[in-house]
Amino acid sequence: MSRKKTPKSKGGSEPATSTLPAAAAATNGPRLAHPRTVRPGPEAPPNGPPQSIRPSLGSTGDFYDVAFKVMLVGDSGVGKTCLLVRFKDGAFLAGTFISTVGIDFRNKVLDVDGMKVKLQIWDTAGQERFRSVTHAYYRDAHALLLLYDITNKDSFDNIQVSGLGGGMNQDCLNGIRSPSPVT
Ligand SMILES: Nc1nc2c(ncn2[C@@H]2O[C@H](COP(=O)(O)OP(=O)(O)OP(=O)(O)O)[C@@H](O)[C@H]2O)c(=O)[nH]1
Repeated sequence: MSRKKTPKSKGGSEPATSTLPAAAAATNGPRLAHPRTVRPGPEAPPNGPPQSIRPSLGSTGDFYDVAFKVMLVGDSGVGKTCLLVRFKDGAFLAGTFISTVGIDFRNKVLDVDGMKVKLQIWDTAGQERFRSVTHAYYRDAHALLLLYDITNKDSFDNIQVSGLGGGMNQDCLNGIRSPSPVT
């Protein structure tokens, strides 16, 4: 599904992002252009074990040894997109909150002990109306990052109720694969 962002008013408090198990600290900085609109396509890893070949990532000419699919999950406004942009580009999306529509992903290749690790990080829409769409992408994920806003207790409770405990359900959890060792 394509992803667009639509302006959305924020309400009173500014969220601060946290994740389970970890969060990247966000800092103020210039606002980048919004992540490109993409469709799940050829770059999306197929079902099955992490890729261990060295395909090109495209115009960047980067290569990788293993690839993992990571999902960012959480209520609307907890900072999923900001976390992703911060991690990928090193900048913080300050200013108007533009809610994600559908789903998007970005790739980042890290050097881990001399190995090129490609993370394909999926940014899901937090709004309830997109839940059925975004849940379909959990199935072949290697990791989920569960995000909540530390100033909004509901966003934490919703992870427990409609996330892991309820809406995401055991089917989704069963579908999450364990990373295979790199050969
Ligand atoms: N104070 C503070 N504000 C943040 C932080 N992270 C994100 N925000 C703000 O929170 C708002 C929402 O951030 P997004 O990253 O778009 O939220 P999202 O979880 O992707 O929301 P959806 O796309 O609707 O699912 C934006 O206005 C950000 O500037 C943070 O760590 N601290």
